[in-house]
Parts: sequence; C-alpha cells; structure tokens
Amino acid sequence: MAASCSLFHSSSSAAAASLPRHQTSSQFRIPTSAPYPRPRRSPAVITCTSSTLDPAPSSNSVKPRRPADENIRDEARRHRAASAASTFSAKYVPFNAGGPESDESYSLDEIVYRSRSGGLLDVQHDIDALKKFDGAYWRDLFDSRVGKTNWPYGSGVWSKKEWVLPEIHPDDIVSAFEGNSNLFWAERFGKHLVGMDDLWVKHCGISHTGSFKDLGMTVLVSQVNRLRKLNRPIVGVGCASTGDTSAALSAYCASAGIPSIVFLPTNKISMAQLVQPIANGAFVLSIDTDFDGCMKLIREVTSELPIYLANSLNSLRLEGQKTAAIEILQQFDWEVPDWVIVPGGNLGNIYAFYKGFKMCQELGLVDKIPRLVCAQAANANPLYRHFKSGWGTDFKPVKATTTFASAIQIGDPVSIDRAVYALQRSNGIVEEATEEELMDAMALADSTGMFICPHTGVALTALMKLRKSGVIGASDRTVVVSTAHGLKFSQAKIDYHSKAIPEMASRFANPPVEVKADFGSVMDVLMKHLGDKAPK
Ligand SMILES: Cc1ncc(COP(=O)(O)O)c(C=O)c1O
Ligand SMILES: N[C@@H](CCOP(=O)(O)O)C(=O)O
Repeated sequence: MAASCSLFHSSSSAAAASLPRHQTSSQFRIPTSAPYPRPRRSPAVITCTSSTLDPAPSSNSVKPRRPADENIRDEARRHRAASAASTFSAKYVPFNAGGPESDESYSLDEIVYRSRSGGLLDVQHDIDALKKFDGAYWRDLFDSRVGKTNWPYGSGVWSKKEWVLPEIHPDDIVSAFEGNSNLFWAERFGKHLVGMDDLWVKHCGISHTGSFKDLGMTVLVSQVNRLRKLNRPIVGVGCASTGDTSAALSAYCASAGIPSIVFLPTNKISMAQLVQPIANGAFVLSIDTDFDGCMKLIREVTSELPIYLANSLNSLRLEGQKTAAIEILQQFDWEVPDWVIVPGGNLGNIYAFYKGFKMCQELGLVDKIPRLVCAQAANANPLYRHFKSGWGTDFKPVKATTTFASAIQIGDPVSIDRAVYALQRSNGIVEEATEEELMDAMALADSTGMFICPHTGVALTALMKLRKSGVIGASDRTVVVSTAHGLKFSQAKIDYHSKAIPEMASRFANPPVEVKADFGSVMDVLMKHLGDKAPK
C-alpha cells in the first residue's frame, strides 16, 4: 500500500541505523513487532493509513521471503531484535475491589486464582501506559495485523498482544492463529424472521477446536508454557468441562507438549466434543456427576496437586476471550453495534465481552459500548432468575437440568459476579429459551444457510423475544455471538429433524424422504414436492 502520509517516524531511521549490517532498512517492518514507543499524536496529525505503522520499503515492493533456514518464530525474533522492548504490563488484582487504595496484586507469573478474601481476580493492565498512544494508533496497529502470518500477530488474539499479555515473550506463545472469525451478515434470518436489516452473527465457533474457547486457551496455555520454562511446579493443566473448554485445553497443550487432564460429566457432552481431548492425548476422566460437580472437584484437586487450573475462574482466559469484542468493532470499521447477544453458562464470556468493549472505549478507539444481552437455557437459568429478581442481594445457584444447549448446562456459575458487573454497566438484559424455542431457533437459522450450535439457538431466541417486545428495534445493529460449531452438535440436529424428541413438535424439521430406486417413484416424489413450482 502506498504511504499515505509524510509522518514516517523519526525512530524508524534510528532503528534502521541500529540494524545488523547485512540487513537493509527495506527488510525492516515495524508493526509486526512490539509497538513502537511513538509519542501520542494529536488527532489532527493522524492522517496516516496502516502504512505509517508498517513502513514497508516502497509503494510496490513486497516483503522479502524469509531465508529457507528460518521459521516464522525466528523471523519474528530477527525483526524484534531491532525494536524497543514492550513498555506495557499487567497484573492480577481482586475483581471489582474498588479503587486504587487496595494494595493486593500479584504478578502474572504467580499461580493464583482467588484473592485473599476468596473473591475473583481480574487482569489489570497499565492503562496509563497504554493511553500514551491514542485510539487512532491502536486502531491502525490492530488493523495492520489482520490476516497475516507474522508471529504471533497473525492470530486474532495476539494481534492485540499489548492488551492481552504484554510481557510474554513471543517465543513462549502457543497459538493456532485463532480468532479473526467471520462476522456473518444474517440477511435472510434478519429480514424474514425478525424484520431486521442489520443483523450479524459472529462465528466464534469457526475456530481451531470449534468454539470460542480457543481465544482464551491460547493465552492460558502460553502463560503455562512460560511458567514451566521458569521452572514453576506445573505437572499439567486441568479443567472441568461441558466439552468445549476441554477440547481447547487438550489441543493447545498437545501442541506445546504439556500434559492435560480433563474432568467431564458422564453422558452430558456430545460425542464430537468427547473425542477431541481423547484424540489430543489428554488424560480424560468421565465422572458420574454434572458440570458443577466436576468444577467442584477440579478446584479441590488443583489446590492439592501442581495442576494448573484452566477454567475461566482463572482470569487469564478472559484476556483472550475479550479480543472477540475488539474484533467485532474492528470488523465494523470501529463503529459500535447497538446490541451484542451472548449465550451464558459459567459466565466468564459475557464479562470478557464487556471488558473488551470497555477497553476500546477507555483507550479512545470508540466512544461508547453496546448493550449486552446474556441468553440462558431455561433449564439452566440462574442468571436469568437473578436478573428477574432485580439483582436481589442473594444469588441462588440452581440444579441445572438436561438441555440440548449442553455446554451451558451450568447451575452454579463461577463468574456470576463478573456477569452481574458487566450487565449492570452495559444496561444489559438477561433472556432465557426453552428447549423447544432454542431448537426451533437453531433449525430456522440453519434453514437460512447457517449451521449453528444449540447455544446460538438460545441467543437467537433471546433476539426473537426482544424484537417481539420491541426492546430491540428493527434498525438496531445487533450481533449474535455464535459460540461453537454446529458440527459438534449434529446429534441434536438429527434428533430434531427426525422428530425423535419427545414432547417437541419439531415444527421446522426437514427429514429425508425415503424413495424407491426407480425413475417413476423419484419423479412422483419430486412432482409432489415441487407442486405449483414445477413447470407445467
Ligand atoms: C458453546 C458454548 N457456548 C456458550 C458457553 C458459555 O460461556 P460462559 O461459560 O463463558 O458463559 C459455553 C461454555 O460455557 C460454551 O461451550
Ligand atoms: N462451556 C464450558 C464450561 C466451562 O466454562 P469455562 O469457561 O469456565 O471453562 C466448557 O466447554 O467446558
């Protein structure tokens, strides 16, 4: 791309001067490495495109191919050698401790999941250091990294590294170039089913292991990788799971050669989910309880054994998950949608979305945040009940019962406080979906060209209800977050389309028609099906 402004930063010539002799400045590409300590620019001066951040040699030159004996990590290391070290940092603090007077904090290199008082933790970034760069700088930097293979910035998560884990060395990062998931314009669903023109589905499930969990797991496993290199006593990484966290954990651990241990509730996750950790070599325990029971056990076990806890109780996970929110803004050219609807179970993700949006507002990339909706299955709806009680003082866990949205069959969510915080501060809403509603919504969405999971059916039900009541307006730009790939839940779809679900009408079932293998029979069936549509 042609350089569109004259603001080639003076530090680029300084950097060029410090290059090794064999390296010409034309080989040196700035934005793929740590952010350059440029002074904060006033908006009036910012007329640059991403080429300002990426002073490639000349308008029509291409990046020289890396030498054959170099891999992408080596290449990134060579580029980094000439750039400044990160000036950003992050630490654990008690979640919502209220005010800087609280002196409790922990290095991210410590193994700690709870505050002194037993509350949740949060990763707190040095916002003042990040604020030395204005919103336009961050927007340009993030935009310049999308869709590349530069290590590690080609990942949708690590393209925001300075906001995620600023201090981790790129060599320690374990990434599958996750993130950068597509934002699907749900044209037919929007127009025909909810009367909307500006409806979008963020397909976080079109991902390495088929769910949004990859976004958080790349961060957590990278930090574990670092801790193990620092000789911290970690013999493995463990989680309780309804199927997606375990899939992501085992894949990222396998890719880094780190042992993983997963606790799964027997017969409560799909076959496709179960086979993922098995195939990736995790140590799989099938336990005769539900997710909440598994969660309790993994918490007890990780406090006794040097097994690192990978559930979203561990706030590192949310740092990766929040990048999906930043990505949505980026995909809309930094215009803020009116609504974002997220299915909720253990309730880390709804907070992660809030945090991503809020950071973008605080750091000047956008000027507001969307209203958030958390959608729950009626069979596992503790947050919905809490919301309906007007956020009464006492949160009451429930015994979650079987739901087709099996990954959110959770009655005692660990991140309840985070979810309430996010919803209260985003003028948010909680909705619920019955089994019939969520399965019908899934079938309807599929009939418009998607192939969504039942959890996304829960979120779409919430949308339909909020449209019907007029809370969401016809022209409101709305994003429904699809959290897992539909292929993980094909049995639920088979049951629905074969009308095999007791007490469910399966109104939108589309079962195959069995027909004899002769031309006449096939023609009869086709003519009946085509009816008036058939040519006379
Ligand atoms: C597919 C899917 N959707 C939604 C969720 C809910 O996310 P959270 O637990 O962060 O609320 C989960 C996991 O809980 C999930 O696996
Ligand atoms: N749906 C999750 C449940 C656990 O959530 P987590 O975010 O706390 O790990 C799963 O797939 O296991």
